[in-house]
Amino acid sequence: MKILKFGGSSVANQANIKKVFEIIQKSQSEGDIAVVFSAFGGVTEVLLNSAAAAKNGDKSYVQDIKILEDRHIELVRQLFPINLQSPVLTYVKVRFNELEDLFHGIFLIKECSPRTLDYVASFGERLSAFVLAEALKVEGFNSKYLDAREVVRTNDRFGNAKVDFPATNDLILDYFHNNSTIQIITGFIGSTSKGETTTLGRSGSDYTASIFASALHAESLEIWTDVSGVMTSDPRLVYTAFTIPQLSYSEAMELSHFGAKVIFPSTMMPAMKKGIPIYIKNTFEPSNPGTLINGDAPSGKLIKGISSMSDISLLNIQGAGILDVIDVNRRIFSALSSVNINVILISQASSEQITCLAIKSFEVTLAKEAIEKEFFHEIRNGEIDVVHVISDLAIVAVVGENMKQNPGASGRMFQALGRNNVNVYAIAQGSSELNISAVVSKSDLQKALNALHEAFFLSDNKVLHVFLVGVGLIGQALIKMIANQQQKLQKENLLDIQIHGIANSRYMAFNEDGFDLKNCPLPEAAEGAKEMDLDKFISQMESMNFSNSVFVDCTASQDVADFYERILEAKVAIVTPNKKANSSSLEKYKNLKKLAGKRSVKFLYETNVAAGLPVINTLQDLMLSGDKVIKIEAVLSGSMNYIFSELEKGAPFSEVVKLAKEKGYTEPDPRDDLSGMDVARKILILGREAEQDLHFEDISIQSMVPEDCVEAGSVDEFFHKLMGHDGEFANLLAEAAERGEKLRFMATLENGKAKVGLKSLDNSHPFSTLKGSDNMILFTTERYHDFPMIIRGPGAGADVTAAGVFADVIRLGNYTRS
Ligand SMILES: NC(=O)c1ccc[n+]([C@@H]2O[C@H](COP(=O)([O-])OP(=O)(O)OC[C@H]3O[C@@H](n4cnc5c(N)ncnc54)[C@H](O)[C@@H]3O)[C@@H](O)[C@H]2O)c1
Ligand SMILES: N[C@@H](CCO)C(=O)O
Ligand code: NA
Repeated sequence: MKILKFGGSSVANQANIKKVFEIIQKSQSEGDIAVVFSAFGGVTEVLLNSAAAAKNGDKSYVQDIKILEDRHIELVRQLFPINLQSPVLTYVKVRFNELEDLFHGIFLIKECSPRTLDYVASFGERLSAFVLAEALKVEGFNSKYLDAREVVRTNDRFGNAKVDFPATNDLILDYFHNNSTIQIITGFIGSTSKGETTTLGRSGSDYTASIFASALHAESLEIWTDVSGVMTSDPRLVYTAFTIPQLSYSEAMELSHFGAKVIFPSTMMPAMKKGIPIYIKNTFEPSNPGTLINGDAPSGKLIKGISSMSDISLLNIQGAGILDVIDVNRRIFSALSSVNINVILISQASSEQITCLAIKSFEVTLAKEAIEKEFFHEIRNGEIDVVHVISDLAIVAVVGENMKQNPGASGRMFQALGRNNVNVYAIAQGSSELNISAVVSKSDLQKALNALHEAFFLSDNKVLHVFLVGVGLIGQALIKMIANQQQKLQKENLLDIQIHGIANSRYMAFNEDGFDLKNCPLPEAAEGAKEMDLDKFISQMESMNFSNSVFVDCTASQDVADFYERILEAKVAIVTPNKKANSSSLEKYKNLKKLAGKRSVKFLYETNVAAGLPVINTLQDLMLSGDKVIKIEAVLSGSMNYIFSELEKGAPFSEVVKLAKEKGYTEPDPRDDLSGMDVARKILILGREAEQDLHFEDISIQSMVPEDCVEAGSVDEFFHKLMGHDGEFANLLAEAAERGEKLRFMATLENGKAKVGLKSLDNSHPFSTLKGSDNMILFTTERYHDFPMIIRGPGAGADVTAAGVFADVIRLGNYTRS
């Protein structure tokens, strides 16, 4: 025998009922079944609200009950052919006549006792189970309506009646003896030995099903609802949450206590005592195996799920005078119980100086008063401090029997929280090792859940949540690259990169699930695009609160760089080709590095110098391994090298500069390259990476921008003016050629001073061979002394730069792996 129970949403309308009948059909073809139904979706609520209205003299109940009756009649019309409707309609009408009388009575005497309320509520299940039992008959099932009041015996605690199991079990067994029909049972209700109607409290229909399963020694109990089982975490907060295939009874109870309200612990009891497996299944997705809850030993993952509870406050009771803690705790708890306050979590360190309690926030004032009243004298004498309250908190808990005697669970939990900047206010774990709970700030809840979910369930796959500002040349190339590599990274590198925010200087847009990168829109074309506001962009990123967030800055903007401190403070990593931050004041540069270290978050900028060429990383490795830089000589501008090497082919200067821009080698404003500013920034950054306290004033810069071009308002105007100088540049080139030399724009750093400018080099110089957007860096160091270390290759362009940014992002994925 199997017991199937269908909740209200499963039978809310004709279409859903059809699905339920299919499930019943399939089950009964496999063996004996009995079915428990809740009231049709939403009916109980209307009944109870109407009773309250009638009691308060509010006549609106008349209309509401009429609507409810019409709904039942309509369902009958839909479920039955015309010639078979009449007896069922009669049943429904008689019930509603009774209800009318009942409500009228309540309305007149303005009183509705718990006993009356239970009777009112019973109509919901009596109507649904009767109608459905008859409808099943029409479908050819051998079904029979069973009013559970006939067999479920309870005491007279109306509203939450206690079941008399010996009597109930006998009555059920008796009833089912020699009864080969499919029993269609009313959930939720029972009766006292005097025949008074009672209800079984919260999730009462599940309880009914569990009672029948237990009495009949059923092979299984199936709870059919509108979700596919118990999930690893609240799917509204954790998008990657998934159904837990199997839970032990204790795990299911722990999880449902905190948040996962799929099954109510006490309703499991009767089935659990007999070791009957409980399946949580989805009526709307019957092929999904759902969750099996049984007595099996734990297996598989370290934990089964992560639950949470928000709106929590902590109360700290402390003071030098707490010596006899045993009695203090007794008094705290009796003070709280005297005002009916439920304590959710307790923590007391072994110093026995502080007792810390978590309770629901709405009870905090009452709780504080009750405790302070209890300790009035001690507080007055200064032996105990006034109760210290911290509010706006939440509890996250990892749950699983596998944690028992299995070191590492708490380590992983707190590492994940710490790495994601989630402060822990209090901790509790009992010796059952079934649940580790941590109290965190409510605003950190979603991040905490996601971090834990990732650490325990997706630790094989690390997710990086990217927020990209600057969707220009480099930004767009980066998105394309990530899209192309996404699958490979997921499979081979176990890394998942999602982009949740995109912005350019005009628009910004967000996507909680991550943009579809293969068809990623520009910010202005994205759904819900808003006008760009950097402060709001960052606030939104903070409030989305993902673990492992990365801010990628693909702008050349100082304004964006000015937000780096705030971003790092929020424990969000930064990856950027933008040189503005590292080339501003030395103090700012140092501060950013320090901050990143302090917050244990990465700040990566390999593409600040020579695009994707491994310059910064190499230099950092040299320094970490104890080398010392003596001299740097370099060609650091891809565009300038392109311009001066192309010039040799005879094209006019202004045209070559334009080409360099078209090829994506220049800065958004090419004057940043021609002026030497871009190179100056790079040599400044290299010097700083070489641990030299270099300031911008330590660099002498030779600009290649003609005077009148400096003032040009727009880039177009600049190009126009530049044409007037083509002759000068042609002359420069000719003079160099005469000397048998080549022009290269280079930078040197030696003895704490840097020089940036155009050099005429003889043909044997290594820089003379550079072509196109090539960069070349020579490091003369204590170790690389006789011959310098040389790095050479294309140092500008969308692809090589985006690839460098991408490599930094991937590197982050490796750093953050647990
Ligand atoms: N082009 C290269 O070869 C290369 C190589 C290495 C580094 N870089 C660096 O890459 C960065 C981007 O270069 P690009 O060629 O993609 O430039 P781009 O002009 O094509 O794109 C810049 C983007 O940033 C946006 N932006 C500018 N200011 C902004 C602000 N305040 N807020 C939001 N968005 C803003 C713009 O709207 C645009 O989408 C620059 O810092 C550049 O120095 C470029
Ligand atoms: N505009 C730069 C590329 C960005 O660093 C160059 O020409 O090298
Ligand atoms: Na680089």
